[in-house]
Amino acid sequence: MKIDGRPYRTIFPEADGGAVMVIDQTRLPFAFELKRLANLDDAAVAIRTMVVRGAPLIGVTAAYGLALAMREDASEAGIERASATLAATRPTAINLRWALDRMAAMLRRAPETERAALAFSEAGRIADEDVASCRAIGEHGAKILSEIAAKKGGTVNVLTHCNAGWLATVDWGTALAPIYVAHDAGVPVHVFVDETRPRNQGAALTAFELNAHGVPHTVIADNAGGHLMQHGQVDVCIVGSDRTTASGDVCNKIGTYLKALAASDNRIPFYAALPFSTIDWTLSDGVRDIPIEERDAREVTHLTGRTDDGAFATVAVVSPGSPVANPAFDVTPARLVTGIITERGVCAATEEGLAGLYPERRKAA
Ligand SMILES: CSC[C@H]1O[C@H](OP(=O)(O)O)[C@H](O)[C@@H]1O
Repeated sequence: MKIDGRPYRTIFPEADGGAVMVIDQTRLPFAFELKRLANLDDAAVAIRTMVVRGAPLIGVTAAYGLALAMREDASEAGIERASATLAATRPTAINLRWALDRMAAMLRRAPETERAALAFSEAGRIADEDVASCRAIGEHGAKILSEIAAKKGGTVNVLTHCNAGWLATVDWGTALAPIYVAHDAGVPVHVFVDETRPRNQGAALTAFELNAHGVPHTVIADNAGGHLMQHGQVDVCIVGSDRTTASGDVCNKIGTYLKALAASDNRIPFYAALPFSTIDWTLSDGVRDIPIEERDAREVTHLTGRTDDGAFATVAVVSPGSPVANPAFDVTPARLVTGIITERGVCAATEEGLAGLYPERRKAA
C-alpha cells in the first residue's frame, strides 16, 4: 500500500540483492523506518522481536531468511539448521512452517551451488503469491461488505481485532483487504479498531494503515466491542488468522474469541479472512492442538509510545512484582465463525466448506 503516496511492500530484496529490507513495525506509527536483514540471524531476530509480524509476513520473512542462510551455508545441514532456527522464532502462525517446508523441499532438489539464487527466486514467488492471494481475499470480502451496505442503505460498520492489514502480509492484508477494496469502490465503510492489548497492533498499526488510506475508523478499547454490538453499532466482524484448522477453528490474536462470543450473542456475522498458507490441514481441534505462544511478561507490564514532545518512552503500567500471564493468541471454535474469506472465495467454517474451496486437500473418504 502507499505511504505518503509512495507504494510499499512490507518486505522486499535490496536492489543489488545484497540483503532484504523490511518495515520496522516496532517503530510505527510514530516513525516509518526500514530495517536491513543481511543474514539468517537478522531474519530470525526480526520475527522473534516482531519487527515483522502477521502470519503471512512471518512466512515470507522466513523464506527470505532461508535464502540469506543459503549464502552462508548451502549444504543439507545448512538447510536443516536454518529451518530449525527460523521455525523456533514463533510457534503459532502456520505460515512460518508452510514457507520453510516449501523452500526446503525445493532446495533439497537443487544443486548446492545454485541454492542461494534459487532460494531468493522462490521467496520472491511466495511474496508475489501472497500479494495476489490477499488482493483476491479483498475482492471476495468486499462483496459481503457491499451487500450489507446496500441492504442497510448506509455505512457498513466493521469491527476488526489486532492488525490483519497490509502490514501483516506483503501487501493488501487479509481482514483489511475487503475494507480497502470496498472503500476504493465507493462502498461507505467505517471500521471499529480494537486497540488490541498488550501490544496494541490495532491502535498502532491498523489505525496507521486506515489513516494512510483515508478509511473512516474509530479506535476503541478492547472491552468496548461487546457494548457496541449490543447497541447495534456493529454490522459485521472481520478478523485475520494465524492458523485455521481443516475444520474451521480460527486461531488469532488474544481476545478474538471474546469478540466472536459477543458477535454470536448479538447475531452479528463474524468472518475470518485468510489465505491458503494459513490453513493447517493436519489439525481439526484447534482449541486442543494449536500451540499458543506465551510472550514476555514485559509486553503486559510496560507500554511504549511517544511523549507529547515527540520522544519514544517506555513506562510501567502494572503493580511491580505482580505475576503476569501473556498468551498471545486464542482459538475461536468454528461454530462461532460465520464464514471464512479466502483467495478462492467464501466458505462455511467447516471441513466441507474448506474442502470445497480446496478439493485437492479433501481427505480420502
Ligand atoms: C494476517 S495474519 C494477522 C494476524 O497476526 C497477528 O499476530 P501477531 O501480530 O502477533 O503476528 C494477529 O493475530 C493478526 O490477526
